[in-house]
Amino acid sequence: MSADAPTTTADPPTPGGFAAVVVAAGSGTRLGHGMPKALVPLGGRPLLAHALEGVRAAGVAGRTVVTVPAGDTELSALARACGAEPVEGGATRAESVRRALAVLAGERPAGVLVHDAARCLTPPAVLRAVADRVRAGARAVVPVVPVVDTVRRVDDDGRSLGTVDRSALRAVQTPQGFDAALLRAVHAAAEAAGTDPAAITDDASLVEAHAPGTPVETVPGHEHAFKVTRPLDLLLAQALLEQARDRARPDPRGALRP
Ligand SMILES: Nc1ccn([C@@H]2O[C@H](COP(=O)(O)OP(=O)(O)OP(=O)(O)O)[C@@H](O)[C@H]2O)c(=O)n1
Ligand SMILES: C[C@](O)(CO)[C@H](O)COP(=O)(O)O
Repeated sequence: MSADAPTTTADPPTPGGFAAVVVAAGSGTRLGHGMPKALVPLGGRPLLAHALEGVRAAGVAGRTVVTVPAGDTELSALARACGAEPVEGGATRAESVRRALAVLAGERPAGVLVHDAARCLTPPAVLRAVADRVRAGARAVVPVVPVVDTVRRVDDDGRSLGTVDRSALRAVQTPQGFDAALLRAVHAAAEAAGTDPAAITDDASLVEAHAPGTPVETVPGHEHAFKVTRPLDLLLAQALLEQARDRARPDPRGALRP
């Protein structure tokens, strides 16, 4: 399926401005729950429900397309119940994004936000900050956070090659925001170039590879926008959710907890 379907000026503008692509077709191998990661419960609801709630709360996306694993019915039903459009994802994240972009062919959104369902607790303010930057004219925007560990390069045998200066390094989160035509074009270019989709770890890297000279801008990410990848991440997400629920619960004396 090509992400490069033509869009004409006769196509209607997307209601709500942006289109959101929420990729949720991964298997969750590293989490090890024996079910697609987006279905794994967090505080009694699947990860995908939390992610879509964040998108809805941000209030920037008129259309939301969700990639789901092949053969899935449960995540599709959940996506529909949340007002989103499910589409079968691909074998890799990049192929999933392409399939979602194909659903949006013919749309002229103000921008496209590509978001990981696995970053299910991303604050809506991060989505808005990315969208605002695209609205202000940026063509590619990524939220980033500082790298907190000392980083060391090693060779194939694990021998140390030295410490990397981390002051200029940032860890990349989602949502990543794009001019829609640019995003379609760089995915199409990667496909045409025969780039291994498994080697494409995010969408902004395609801009650097296939639209050289186009700046990729950054905005501050958030520590709550971490990706639920391994079991420890799920524990952290559960703790954050419980903390948020405790804070929202009125205490017996009638005052809100600090
Ligand atoms: N074929 C794929 C692979 C990943 N994703 C989505 O891309 C995001 C980032 O992927 P990751 O967290 O690495 O998820 P998994 O691929 O499920 O993880 P694992 O490698 O542990 O199986 C996730 O929201 C995931 O659902 C997707 O839509 N389609
Ligand atoms: C897109 C991403 O979440 C940005 O940090 C990340 O690159 C996804 O990588 P994964 O290996 O597919 O989890």
